[in-house]
Amino acid sequence: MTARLRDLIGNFLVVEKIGPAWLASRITHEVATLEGTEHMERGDYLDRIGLLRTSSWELVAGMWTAIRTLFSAVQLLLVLLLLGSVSPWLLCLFALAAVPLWCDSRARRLHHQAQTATAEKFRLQRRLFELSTDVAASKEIRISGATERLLEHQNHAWNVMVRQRFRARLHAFLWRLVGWAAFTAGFTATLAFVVMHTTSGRSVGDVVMTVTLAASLQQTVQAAVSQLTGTMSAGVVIEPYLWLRSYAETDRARANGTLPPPPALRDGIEFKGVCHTYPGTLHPALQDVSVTLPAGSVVAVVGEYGSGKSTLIKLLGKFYQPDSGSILVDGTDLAALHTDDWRARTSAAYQDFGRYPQTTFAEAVGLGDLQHISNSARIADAVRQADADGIVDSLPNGLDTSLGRAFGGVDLSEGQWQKTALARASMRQAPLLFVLDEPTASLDAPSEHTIFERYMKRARSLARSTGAITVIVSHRFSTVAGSDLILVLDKGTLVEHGTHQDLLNADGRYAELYRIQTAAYTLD
Ligand SMILES: Nc1ncnc2c1ncn2[C@@H]1O[C@H](COP(=O)(O)OP(=O)(O)OP(=O)(O)O)[C@@H](O)[C@H]1O
Repeated sequence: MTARLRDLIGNFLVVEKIGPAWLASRITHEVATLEGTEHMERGDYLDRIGLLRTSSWELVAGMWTAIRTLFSAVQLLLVLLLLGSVSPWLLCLFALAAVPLWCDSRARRLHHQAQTATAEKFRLQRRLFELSTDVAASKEIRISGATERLLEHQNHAWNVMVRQRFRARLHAFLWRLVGWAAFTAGFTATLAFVVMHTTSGRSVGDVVMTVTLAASLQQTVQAAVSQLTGTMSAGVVIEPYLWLRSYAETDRARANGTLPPPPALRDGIEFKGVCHTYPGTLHPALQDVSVTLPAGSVVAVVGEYGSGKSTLIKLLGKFYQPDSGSILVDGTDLAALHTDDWRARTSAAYQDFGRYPQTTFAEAVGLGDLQHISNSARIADAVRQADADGIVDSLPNGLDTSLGRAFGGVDLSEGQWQKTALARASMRQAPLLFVLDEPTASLDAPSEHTIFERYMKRARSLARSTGAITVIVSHRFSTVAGSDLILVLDKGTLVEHGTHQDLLNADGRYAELYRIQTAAYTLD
């Protein structure tokens, strides 16, 4: 009864309820609060985090088994004391436990190697599964008839993973079998030898006690070894967990500055020979970029796909550090500024904006400035800025409408989600940096026009109050023509910069791209 109660409490409370919930929140905390985003974009890091997430319960189970191992150790000690009192030779039986332990360590290593080697395949098949069940992607998949092909990919990834893991499990099983067989054979032989040599002349009672205790020893050793190996299995998960913790610590120690950002920008933000290459890639995403974004200006960043526009934005948000060169904010290195404080003075609408489920429309906007998440006047103002009043009017409960159909709320169209993200980015009233990364990619032409006019006005008003710099990333040259400064990126290099007129006069890359776009629109 005690054992059952222990298992009930242990398994339910420790292994299922408290443990994983605690661990999952620790993992989420570490993953989501790091300054950088490298760990969310690198395959080998994602493998570790994936392994950790899927097997986090093993870590907790390992802790629970560790407690049981402790009990078994006490039990073992008692049996050994009793056996030692009959004959010290009988203590040799205990040494045999080393054999299955050693074999088990080999088995675990095989298991761990297979888990790590197949982590990418596991991630791939899960991603393909998510893709097939995602409503946005599934339309395209159905039209193109790619379901079967995706399934094939998914099955292939799954089969490769399962085969490799099964092979490792089989080898691990054989190692364990050999270990226990050797233990049992050695145990029986030693016991027979010891009983024959140490009990001659003793009473039948002594012999019975020795055999009974030895059998009990075998059971206790077996339980202790199994529990010990169970505890050690948690090491498979402990490794990525410890990696995550040490990665988080290094990241925090490296990246977090201490200085507060200035109350208002006086000179601006200067890029000084900034280079950045993503880890694991050969070509720099940004190369020797040197330019000053004057305080109070509207800066447009243009360039073809993959030219480095988003990378420049990521560096401004401190999601990555430049490999060399520096970014100076009114003469102070951005790296030296306290990251949270700097971000608190930044507003941004990214092209890959978030869609927060189970929030009301008001909350989805208010999240842009947590201190004012319940401030309806401010939310209404942000909604107006983003030209999203029409969306609110069309929702059944206005600002209080729950969003996300998958969670019982109302779903929005792509453009409506984008306007929500824009409204969120308009919540902060005194940013030093205002980033609009492809802010109108999902919007129709009239909305785009209205929004740009409003954001230009907002940029000018922010410029007057805090000297804020508004950075707009866009593929549409017509929308950036009114900017004070246009940066033209090509394969990570800043090839030109100046005003629209300067760049047209220079008749370089910008003028060429501008002419191509204008001709395309004229044709339309
Ligand atoms: N997380 C990453 N890991 C490795 N390489 C990356 C990563 N993000 C971007 N890159 C590479 O860096 C280069 C610049 O990418 P970036 O996203 O900055 O370009 P972009 O101009 O913003 O492109 P787009 O217009 O398509 O958004 C590209 O070659 C891209 O493949």
